[in-house]
Amino acid sequence: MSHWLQIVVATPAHSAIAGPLTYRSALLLRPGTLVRVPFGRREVLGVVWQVLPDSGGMPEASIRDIAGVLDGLAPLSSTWRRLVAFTAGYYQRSLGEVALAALPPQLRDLTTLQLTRRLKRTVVDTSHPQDTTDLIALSAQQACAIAEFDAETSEKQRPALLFGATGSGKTEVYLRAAAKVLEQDPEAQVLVMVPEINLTPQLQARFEARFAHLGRERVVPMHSGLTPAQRLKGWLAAHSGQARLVLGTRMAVFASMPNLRLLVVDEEHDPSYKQQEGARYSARDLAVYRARLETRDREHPHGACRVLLGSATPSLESWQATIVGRYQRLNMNERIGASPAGQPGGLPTVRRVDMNHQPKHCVIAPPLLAAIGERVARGEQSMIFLNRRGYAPVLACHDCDWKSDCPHCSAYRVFHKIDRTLRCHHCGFTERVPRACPSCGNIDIAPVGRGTERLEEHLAELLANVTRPDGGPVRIARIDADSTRLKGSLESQLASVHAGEVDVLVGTQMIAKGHDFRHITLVAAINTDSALFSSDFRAPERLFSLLMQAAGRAGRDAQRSAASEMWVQTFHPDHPLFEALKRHDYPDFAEQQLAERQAAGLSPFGFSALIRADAKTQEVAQGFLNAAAEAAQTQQLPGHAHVMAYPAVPMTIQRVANIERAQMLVESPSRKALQGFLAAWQPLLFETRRQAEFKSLVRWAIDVDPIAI
Ligand SMILES: Nc1ncnc2c1ncn2[C@@H]1O[C@H](COP(=O)(O)OP(=O)(O)OP(=O)(O)O)[C@@H](O)[C@H]1O
Ligand SMILES: [Zn+2]
Repeated sequence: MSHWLQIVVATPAHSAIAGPLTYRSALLLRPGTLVRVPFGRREVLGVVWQVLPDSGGMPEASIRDIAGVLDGLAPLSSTWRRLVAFTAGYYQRSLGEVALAALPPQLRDLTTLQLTRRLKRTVVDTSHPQDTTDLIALSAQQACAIAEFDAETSEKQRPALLFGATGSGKTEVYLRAAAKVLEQDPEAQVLVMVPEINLTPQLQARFEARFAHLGRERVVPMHSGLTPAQRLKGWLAAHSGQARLVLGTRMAVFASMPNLRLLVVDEEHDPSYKQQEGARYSARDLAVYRARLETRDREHPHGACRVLLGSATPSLESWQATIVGRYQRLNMNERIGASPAGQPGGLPTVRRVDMNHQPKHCVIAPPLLAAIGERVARGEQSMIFLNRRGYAPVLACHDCDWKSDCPHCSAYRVFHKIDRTLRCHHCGFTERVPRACPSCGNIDIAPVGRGTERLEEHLAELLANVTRPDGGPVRIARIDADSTRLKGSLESQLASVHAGEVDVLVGTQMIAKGHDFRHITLVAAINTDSALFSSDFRAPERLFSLLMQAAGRAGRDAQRSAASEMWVQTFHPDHPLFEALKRHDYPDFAEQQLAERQAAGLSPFGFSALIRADAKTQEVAQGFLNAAAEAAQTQQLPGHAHVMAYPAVPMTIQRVANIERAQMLVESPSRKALQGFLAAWQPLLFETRRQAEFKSLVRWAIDVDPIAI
């Protein structure tokens, strides 16, 4: 007997095939079963989506048979399928693309036999009861946060936002919440997400140590830094229920976990939770959605699943949700060990340096330099933060005004002194630095501005006369994307900071977030003003959180927190953003920002999407967007009365690798109206794309809830 199945396979992003395909099978398979099916001339991995009552009117002879079943694997749950279907619908991508991208790549390549062999390698359970004596005693605020989180369990199951100052011990709260769930039910699973796992090797070690008693390989990592084999192994462990805790980056939100009971999203405000290509999903938003699906799943009932978001500087979306009561807010405003005598909450004193009153062209103001010198002499560490890598952002000729632009992008190439190259940070185009100005021959071409590489060099000169307590010279180190290119180099550089082998650490945002540095007592941000006047309405939010996070690296050891400082160099010391920073007053900052956004109808009070188009010329890129918008207007798409589509404009970096880029902003006060409009608009965008005049269009994509405009 034949059964007719709808099966989802990976389809090229913009092909005509968007939905599942129909196949025949001799066996009746359950939805969620992984299969191999013929697709064109290849055989590919597919997921059974639905069982059909009949061949649906298609000539039966035209329907192909499935090639095989991955029968060692349990079917993917209905919650998982619903999450994937929601993601595809909400972010306007095809089901096949989202479903298959959510599975480990190696699963696509393995034969059924290879897979069976993998599955046979079982893990020996070496669990023994946990020795609770070595657990640290919770602070009063931690205990209170946990009690409130638990108290919610009985009622509405709202998502919770742990609003905890830097160093207030949020990780311990996550650990306790996870431990409780895992103890109460021997099958329960927990998913913990972090923005960039490579930045926090510390965290993985802490989770592994805490749950070692559950047995070997019960805590598994899930992120793009793993080998394909490691990824498959972790995925299988989660899917089979063997892994009790998955610690991963945004991709882990799609982990198949049949008994998921708790999702934790650490640093929930972090932009890296938003995927920037393919389906541009927000893993934080999907985590909240998934918890709701898991709780309500009738096919796989396993009790409530909660979500715990955490941050010292929550996204304004999550913060607003706590104000209106959609989310539960848990407060921890004090650092571990904060003494009432010190700064409020044990946080560092913020010092603003008015650069209008400093010597002209000085990079580090004299009082800041003196303060760093004193710290070095006392054997303490300082950290200087500059969000720009390389030696100088541009090389210029002062005679003829030549600048090191990238021939392929509308951007300057950055000067890297270490290998004497000019590198484009957008397209990667790299050349040796010319001996003389390529335009007029002047040999006096000079770097303009400053990146971390130059700052490091400059600091060595400025601090040449400072000595450490042992009489030795100051030790300066730099951590950024350039210094950590080699595998393992970030880990070893961080280890040397932790070991106290560095006196002054220079770096980009890589060092500002998440690290539990114990010996840093001074943090300085030397050049942040440009973000104050950005055209992107989220720039102040990003700057504020980055500075709060950076400040959070100073004085984490309670013994030294009283004398810890955060310095900010600025030409606008009275800006309200810095006033709020000085008081470590996130709620006040959020209030200012939310008031502005409400007045302007911006997120979280309004909803938006960007349609991006790339082409050989701006004319075609913009023309395509405008034509598609016109078609939408003419056809009066659902929701159009509540949707505003602005004219197409060039993107801020207009040209990258010789491709012109344009975008169109679409806004609506109603999420539902925007969703309805976008769904109806998609076919029109495909249709417009096929018109002869837009033949040279390279690609287009929709970004729903964009995080940068
Ligand atoms: N109850 C406690 N008693 C003693 N030390 C604690 C306690 N809870 C946490 N700590 C320690 O306090 C330090 C800060 O904790 P943690 O790294 O979790 O802070 P955080 O809130 O995540 O901060 P950030 O937002 O800056 O990452 C860690 O070294 C942690 O081991
Ligand atoms: Zn370039």
